[in-house]
Amino acid sequence: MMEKRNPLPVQEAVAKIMEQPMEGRTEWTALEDAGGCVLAQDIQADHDVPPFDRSPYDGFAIRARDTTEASREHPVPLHVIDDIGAGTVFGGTVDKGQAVRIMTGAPIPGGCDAVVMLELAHEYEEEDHQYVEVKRPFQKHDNISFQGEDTEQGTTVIQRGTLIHPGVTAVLASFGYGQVPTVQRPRIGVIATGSELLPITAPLEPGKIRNSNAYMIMAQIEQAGGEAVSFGTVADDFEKTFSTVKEALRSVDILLTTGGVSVGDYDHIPDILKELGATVHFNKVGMRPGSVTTAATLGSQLIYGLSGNPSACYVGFELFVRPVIRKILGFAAPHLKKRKAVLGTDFPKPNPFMRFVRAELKEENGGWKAYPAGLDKSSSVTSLSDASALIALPGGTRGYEKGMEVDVLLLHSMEGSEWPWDNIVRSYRS
Ligand SMILES: Nc1nc2c(c(=O)[nH]1)N[C@H]1C(S)=C(S)[C@@H](COP(=O)(O)OP(=O)(O)OC[C@H]3O[C@@H](n4cnc5c(N)ncnc54)[C@H](O)[C@@H]3O)O[C@H]1N2
Ligand code: MOO
Ligand SMILES: [Mg+2]
Repeated sequence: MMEKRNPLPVQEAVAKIMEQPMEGRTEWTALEDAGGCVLAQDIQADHDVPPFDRSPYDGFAIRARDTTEASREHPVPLHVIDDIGAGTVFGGTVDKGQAVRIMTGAPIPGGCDAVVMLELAHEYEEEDHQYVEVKRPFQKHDNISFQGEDTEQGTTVIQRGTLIHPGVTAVLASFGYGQVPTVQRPRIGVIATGSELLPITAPLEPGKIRNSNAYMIMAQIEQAGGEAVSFGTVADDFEKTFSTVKEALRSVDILLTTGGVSVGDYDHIPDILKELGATVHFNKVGMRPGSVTTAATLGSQLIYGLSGNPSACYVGFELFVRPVIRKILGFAAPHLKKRKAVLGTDFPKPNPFMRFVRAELKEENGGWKAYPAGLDKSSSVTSLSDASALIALPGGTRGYEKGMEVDVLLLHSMEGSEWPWDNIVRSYRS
């Protein structure tokens, strides 16, 4: 007698998997290799930025009070006693009636409190001495870039969980991080099961298809920020699949299988989970596609049985695996980014389960329109290449009409949602 599976509502299934304890490990990565990694610790400023008062212009460092009487008719001459570029410190003190020629980035000399831009200064030489004439009064602090004006010592400048993009790299470099504390990418094993699967470069044979899922999932893992590890393809054979699963579990944080998870004669994943002694959290979800998605834990490891049907496998990954990877990496918004859109065409098929329709999202007349992409079957593969979003259509007895407001989940945005599952719009009264 076939075991009856009880479907869990999607949000409960997602919540269940997100409850599992999981934490990223910290590793140190050379700054030049850290782009795209996630910061594992807060970064505090251990010095002011800039670390000293400096000139924002090429010009002359002066004492503002020497220019109180300056005017176009009565310019004030100042004796230029030195010239410094960025990287050079003027060692002395500037006295009454003196100035230092200074370039952008050089420290303000002792005694000076303002800078006159080169364009506003008239320079001349007299008896081997350099002078500059100032034709208007300057205020104390005019044209000074102050120590700490960018960031003060002790400020938390970047928070853990931040993606290291080039701007973050600049800040890390400013604070001397040659090696950066990053979250180690979780290692995620992939096993494709199926006696029908051919290597992707092999010519087609009767009854066989190419193993597209393994490549798809590995790309999804990489896109989410995990490290994909392939354990190849296994035929629909219990012993072979069991030993490949055991082997993979020796070195991964999370294991994904695709195929063999439903109720068919050659679907061995449910028995393998039993044999392993894994705790199965769900083996049916109230959704289409991906209703067969199965999730289990074995100690601290997570094992997912993803569907063999490509679109079901894809959706199962995005809803249940992606947020786990993003959580391990430390992102506060690990789920797919949710946005409101308007349905571009009718979707008349009613369904008791929540449906995730692969869709093209287009910006039209200042709003977002979602157009279902290609064949809407869980076995479809080509619709995946056009899809930039999933339209989330709650289950019910009626279909949906063009023009209705719907929620969509963005597939390629790195922004994310904290929890997209509340208040998914139904768009009709059932
Ligand atoms: N009697 C029932 N039959 C099925 C049920 C059910 O509830 N009762 N569920 C259906 C649903 S829903 C889905 S989804 C599929 C899930 O199937 P499995 O996860 O067991 O996957 P397989 O049986 O191995 O294969 C299904 C389908 O996918 C193709 N496939 C498999 N692996 C790959 C791959 N790596 N790359 C590309 N395509 C792959 C495979 O050839 C099959 O066509 O079960 C329904 N049946
Ligand atoms: O898991 Mo199946 O995708 O619901 O078609
Ligand atoms: Mg099957």
